[in-house]
Amino acid sequence: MKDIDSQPSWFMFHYYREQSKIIENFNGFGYESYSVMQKRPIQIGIYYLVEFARQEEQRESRSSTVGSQRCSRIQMEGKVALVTGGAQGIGKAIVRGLMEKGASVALIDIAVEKGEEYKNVLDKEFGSDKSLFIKCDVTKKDQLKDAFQKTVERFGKLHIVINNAGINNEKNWEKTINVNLTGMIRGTHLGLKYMRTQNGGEGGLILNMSSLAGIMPVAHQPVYTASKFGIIGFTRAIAAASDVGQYGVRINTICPGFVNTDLLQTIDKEENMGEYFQYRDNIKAMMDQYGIHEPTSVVQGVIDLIENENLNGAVMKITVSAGIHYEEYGPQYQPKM
Ligand SMILES: NC(=O)c1ccc[n+]([C@@H]2O[C@H](COP(=O)([O-])OP(=O)(O)OC[C@H]3O[C@@H](n4cnc5c(N)ncnc54)[C@H](O)[C@@H]3O)[C@@H](O)[C@H]2O)c1
Ligand SMILES: CCCCC[C@H](O)/C=C/C=C\C=C\C=C\[C@@H](O)[C@@H](O)CCCC(=O)O
Repeated sequence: MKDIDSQPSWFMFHYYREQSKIIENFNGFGYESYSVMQKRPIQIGIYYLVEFARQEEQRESRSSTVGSQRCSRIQMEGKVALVTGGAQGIGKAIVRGLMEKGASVALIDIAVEKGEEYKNVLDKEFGSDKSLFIKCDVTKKDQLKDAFQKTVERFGKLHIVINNAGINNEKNWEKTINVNLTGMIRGTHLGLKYMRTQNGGEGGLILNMSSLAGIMPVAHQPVYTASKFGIIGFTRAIAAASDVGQYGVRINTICPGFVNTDLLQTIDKEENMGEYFQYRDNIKAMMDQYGIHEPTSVVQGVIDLIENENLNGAVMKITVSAGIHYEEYGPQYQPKM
């Protein structure tokens, strides 16, 4: 490696952090690293102090806004939401969670029977004027455009969009990209069309459903992984654009770990997994290792992001081990304006 003095600071921090791990477990291995550390104890201290202070500052600023009295929390009563893939699974749980908070909800889905059944249940619990089911395939731009238009015609405004619809299909991988990524991008653009204050909208929140597979590549779901990484990149970028452009719309991603829905069943289907079907036990082993949530565990994260106006662009993670927390990005990885 060329002289590390000429490396950028972020590199040197991570280099020394890795070196220090070798020192901590020093057992005669890594002698050359030990000698490096001996030569540069001051630089190590400086980088650790700078980075630790920065991360502490980030944690404090986020914790001081999430859940505390000081952060401004919007009320959901009277708000209007649209949820894609709302007929089952995580989307179905989100629909109920929003309605229990007083929002009116349009649930859009290709699963007509499930959607209509769920609408009947919601009517009995919340009244027939509080929800709307629209048959819609998010990969068909005219259907998606029509669903947003019908929602605004029915409820007058739009404040919350949850781009949740998603599939797992490594065999028909173009379909996975069309549903998970292209459908989400269209849903975000349509949400901004109706919600941007410059367009006469009342602002609000767009929430795009990624996954921990959008942070940790999953070997046996490369296209699913690509779609979920794309959701995070797109959302962080357009959230920054919303800031700069003063759209009045916050845009976030949620990255759950494994959640107990029909999606998990696709692991056992060759028509979904294709060449990766042979590795299905590897994914099952991950589920055993990391645990599986119920869909309701995602709802609190959604509500936190809706009610807290200080988190535009944040990437929320929801895991069995750590619950709700946020992905940390170093200064060099902040959106470039
Ligand atoms: N289940 C998990 O382990 C998990 C973990 C992290 C993220 N996610 C993500 O959560 C989201 C919801 O997944 P889920 O687990 O609830 O799956 P699910 O299969 O139970 O529900 C997905 C819903 O989306 C609908 N849908 C699929 N294609 C559609 C299309 N073209 N147009 C409209 N609706 C469509 C389905 O009909 C279904 O109602 C997905 O984006 C998924 O990637 C799931
Ligand atoms: C058949 C498709 C199912 C896909 C479901 C889902 O979208 C994919 C999840 C992929 C990986 C999940 C990993 C979960 C890890 C966490 O539980 C966590 O413990 C790892 C540490 C991450 C962190 O907290 O930063």
